Amino acid sequence: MKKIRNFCVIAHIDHGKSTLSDRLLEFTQTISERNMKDQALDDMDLERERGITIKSHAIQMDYKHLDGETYTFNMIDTPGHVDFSYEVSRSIAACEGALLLVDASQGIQAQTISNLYLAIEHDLEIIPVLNKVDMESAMIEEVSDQIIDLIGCDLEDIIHASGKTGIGIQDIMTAAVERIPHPRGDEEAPLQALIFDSIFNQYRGVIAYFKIENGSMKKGDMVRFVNTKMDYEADEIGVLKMDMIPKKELRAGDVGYIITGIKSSKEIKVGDTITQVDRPCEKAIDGFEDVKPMVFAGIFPIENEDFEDLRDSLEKLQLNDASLVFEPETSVALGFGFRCGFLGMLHLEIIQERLSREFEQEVITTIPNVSYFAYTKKGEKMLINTPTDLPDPTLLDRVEEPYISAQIITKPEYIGTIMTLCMEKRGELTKQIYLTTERVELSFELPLAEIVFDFYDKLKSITRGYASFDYAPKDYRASDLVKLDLKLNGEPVDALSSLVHRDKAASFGRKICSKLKDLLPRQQFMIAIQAAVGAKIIARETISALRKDVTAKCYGGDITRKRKLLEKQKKGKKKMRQIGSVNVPQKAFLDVLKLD
Ligand SMILES: Nc1nc2c(ncn2[C@@H]2O[C@H](COP(=O)(O)OP(=O)(O)OP(=O)(O)O)[C@@H](O)[C@H]2O)c(=O)[nH]1
Repeated sequence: MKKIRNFCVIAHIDHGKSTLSDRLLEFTQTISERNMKDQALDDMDLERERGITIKSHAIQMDYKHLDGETYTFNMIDTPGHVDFSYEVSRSIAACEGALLLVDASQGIQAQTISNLYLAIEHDLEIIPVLNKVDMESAMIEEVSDQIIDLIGCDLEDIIHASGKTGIGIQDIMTAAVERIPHPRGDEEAPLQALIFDSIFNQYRGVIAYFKIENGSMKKGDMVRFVNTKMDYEADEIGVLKMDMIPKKELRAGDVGYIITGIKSSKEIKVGDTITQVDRPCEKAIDGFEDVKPMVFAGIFPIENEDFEDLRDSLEKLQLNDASLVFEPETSVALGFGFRCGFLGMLHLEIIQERLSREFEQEVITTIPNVSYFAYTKKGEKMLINTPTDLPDPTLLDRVEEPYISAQIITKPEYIGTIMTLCMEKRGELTKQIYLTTERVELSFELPLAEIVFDFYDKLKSITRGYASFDYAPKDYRASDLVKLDLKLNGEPVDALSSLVHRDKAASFGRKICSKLKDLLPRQQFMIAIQAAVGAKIIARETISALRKDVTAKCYGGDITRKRKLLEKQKKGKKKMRQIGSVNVPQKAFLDVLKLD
């Protein structure tokens, strides 16, 4: 155990975690030069395409230290985006130390601070790393001062590194050995292993990743999952290198995986404790805090008959994404589906993408909203996760909406534009602190509903990227909210209804109608798009009729070409949903919110 070091790599988004992790993997020859590719740990196509880490990735490396001794490092690369911070918090539970990376050209940003706090809460040893020092725009002294101020370390504690040129890799290795404490479990005690992640494998069933706090686990042991109270045989256990490497035994301090032949995702829960059946531990390890979804949206299959398959896919996806929550719901327009909770819009987008890529489930996502509390005149309090649940206005006393406190770190020249944006979003400035002459931290209180959709994108564009943003839930406050309904040819589409502030209903309604006008294909009849509050129509657009003959342009006798075009058209239809008489493309449901 004295030769084990468990640590995670944490940072603000794009500060270079994945690139630096690549260098560490190379240095320890965990991955051969031949197999090396950029962002080696980001194994999802989606991560590589977008250049962001979505999942935490655990990997074991063997490192021969300068003193000749070999150490085992279990390193976890974590995502930087705020929507995936639940991944970070779970990874931290499997570690004794954290490399805190700060981009030398960007300095401390909002998620640097929030991820650092997560690590401090769990008593991890923090190793500050000033990264990307090769860049011309690196501000070594200034950012070092920021780091010293933030974590109260000495200048000598900060390691200078570059994932690009490889500077500092040896220093990081040395610091990991010398500064991060080894795990402190009791190998002789009854087994206690914390499940921090899991994944569904088509051939092998559920694979759970764990860290052993106490005791040991052998292949073939009968193990018990404490919370679900289920017993299984440990068919295979092992460690996580670039592939899974089976082992006969794992001991306290080790990070590894277990395969028990569980096929149903319901039988396993991230945060559960594994123990031995003949010698159970007295109590479970404290699991993780329940995730608090920020945004809710309905997810519906394009074809109603795919409902059960969709449930199965969501359950499997949930194994690998513990921050996804869902329950069945029905919509008049879309039939049976699920109301899902997400940590933010990027999370929602990623789930939709993963359902399509990993499970071949094409789905329709309804207009996302946050959850509200409605109080009736009779004094009842109701949680409203979908606009259709809102009681009739005549029965309503008031509606309360969630507020967040937000931190924005930026350059002083952008204070004005950021203030304007936040006011527009019904926000209130609560604090303004100069961290240095060049960096200012603004604190706002804002309604969550105003920031979930396009706030982050707008903030980035008005500050040319020089602003970082982080938020945490604050409280619920009474607000003048109305239900905005959308109608296609007079037919209300519940999936497109939303709750909005009364002052914004008209402009929001107009924007949605005009956006839908662009997104809906012309059909053989006229389509009226209307937005209404109660019986009052507040916006309207019309799409004129069109007879669309896709084969018109292939005159002549090329029948195969004609057939291909017709098939293509049929496929296009599959991604459409019929609402009343109108075909609505899948994309329209999400894109309707991308209001410029
Ligand atoms: N010059 C320079 N560029 C770097 C260095 N490390 C990373 N980059 C670049 O910075 C960008 C972000 O790097 P990533 O390693 O993907 O960042 P990340 O922190 O893993 O990003 P997320 O996991 O999505 O939060 C990429 O374009 C890298 O090529 C470095 O040391 N020097």
